[in-house]
Amino acid sequence: MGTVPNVGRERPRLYLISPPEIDLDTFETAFREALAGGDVACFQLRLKDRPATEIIAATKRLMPIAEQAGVAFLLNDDVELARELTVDGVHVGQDDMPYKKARALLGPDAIIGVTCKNSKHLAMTAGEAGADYVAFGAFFPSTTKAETVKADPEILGWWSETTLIPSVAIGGITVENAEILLKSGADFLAVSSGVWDFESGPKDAVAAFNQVIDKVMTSW
Ligand SMILES: Cc1ncc(COP(=O)(O)OP(=O)(O)O)c(N)n1
Ligand SMILES: Cc1ncsc1CCOP(=O)(O)O
Ligand SMILES: [Mg+2]
Repeated sequence: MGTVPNVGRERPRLYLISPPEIDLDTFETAFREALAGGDVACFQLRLKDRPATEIIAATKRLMPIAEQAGVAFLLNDDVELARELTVDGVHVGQDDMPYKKARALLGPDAIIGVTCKNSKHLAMTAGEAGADYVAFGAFFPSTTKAETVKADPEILGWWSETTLIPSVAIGGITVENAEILLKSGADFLAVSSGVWDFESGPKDAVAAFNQVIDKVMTSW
């Protein structure tokens, strides 16, 4: 099993998701700024419906930056490409390659996370199969992904009492609405537009998310 950098339910951490389309030069700058803003555990390259050549070019440019900052680099959807590019891990949804097949292809050390929407059953299945994290969402309306299932923060509390496998909360998360998810038991906040579209830039966004995390931690 891969090691998600938050096992043991310590301080919740940020998990950055790329926009679905990027200009690589512009995004490289934004990515460097975000990583300069504070603690980030993971980055997922989520380029939707883009040619493999573009995903390969982005991985080759961005993965060394993530590595330098100690941030795990995951690919969305494409397990074969993840293997070819030797990234740290992959995120698979319910319509993507099944977890077990992904694990067989990537081996024991890869981080593999699974979308579980708002389903306790999907989470139990993924957890029992060996997923390194389960992702619940969308907790809030998202401008990044059109079709989502509405998730209830209660599922994060249930999961944290049921198992030690980390949970990732996703979907429309902003500095303003993150607190409820942290208080409910999220181990990671997966955020796209809440960072890249933050008014004063991605560096300030990452700093602000970390402040919210610290505030919730000190009030526990
Ligand atoms: C961390 C994380 N959680 C959920 C998703 C959504 O995955 P999926 O349901 O396969 O949808 P797409 O992202 O592929 O559109 C994710 N990517 N990352
Ligand atoms: C990939 C994904 N899965 C559920 S919502 C979502 C999009 C996350 O992006 P944002 O943080 O901008 O809502
Ligand atoms: Mg997917």
